[in-house]
Amino acid sequence: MTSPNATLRIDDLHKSFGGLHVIQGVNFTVAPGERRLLLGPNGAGKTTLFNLIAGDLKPTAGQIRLADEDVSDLPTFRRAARGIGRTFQILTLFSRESVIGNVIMALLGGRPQRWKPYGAVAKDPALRREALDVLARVRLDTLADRPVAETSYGEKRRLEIAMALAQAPRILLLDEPLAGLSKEERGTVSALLAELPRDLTILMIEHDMDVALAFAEKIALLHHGRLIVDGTREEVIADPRTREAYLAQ
Ligand SMILES: Nc1ncnc2c1ncn2[C@@H]1O[C@H](COP(=O)(O)OP(=O)(O)OP(=O)(O)O)[C@@H](O)[C@H]1O
Repeated sequence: MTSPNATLRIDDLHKSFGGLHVIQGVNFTVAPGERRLLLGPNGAGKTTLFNLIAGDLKPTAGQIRLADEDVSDLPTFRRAARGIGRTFQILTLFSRESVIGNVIMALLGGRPQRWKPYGAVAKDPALRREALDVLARVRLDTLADRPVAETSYGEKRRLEIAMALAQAPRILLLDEPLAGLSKEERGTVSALLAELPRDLTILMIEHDMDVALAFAEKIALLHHGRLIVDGTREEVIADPRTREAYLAQ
């Protein structure tokens, strides 16, 4: 399989934890600008695959390429600097800091200013403006100075997306961005995801089928660590293996 222009390309990826083979020879590519959904029953290996792509786990075998560069041996922070952004299923925010303070820290992550005292850098008007622009993309600019501890769960989830966007990723890995959200919040998050620019490639794990299927153009279905179906939304929905994988749960 050759896709020279793929944003992400995974070749024969394996991951075992002791005798448990969680990822068993996964091959797939994500094209620039694509909206790809990663589906699979509980325990299929979806989050493990995200951890392997982001660099939080080391593969047992196989390769991961970002825009043709082999990043398989790079640590997480170097992959983030190359353009792999992600959100987590479990919130990872600084709750005592303000909403904008969290985004400023994310903006500073890859810049030389991060070595200067945070208090001084955080007051830089240009940096603040940049952070407000990022917050506007997730509709949180009006809450910029609120401590994270005083925001709702849904607002925290949107802030996590803002922090990933602040690092200007080429590909964004979204791990269940709608999990635990109210109906109203789900609407807000799905609308802001639909507005993200097409130069950003998105790979998403999501169990909310209405939103996920509306969002995704292509779908990969993982089952017991193998991609058993990989194609357009219509092909994957129509494939009997999709139904079997979910019924077997
Ligand atoms: N660090 C680890 N050590 C041992 N086993 C692990 C580890 N991480 C994940 N696993 C196992 O790997 C399998 C796949 O887990 P993973 O979280 O990737 O699945 P998932 O498809 O994301 O599931 P869910 O939809 O429930 O989040 C599970 O059996 C899990 O217990």
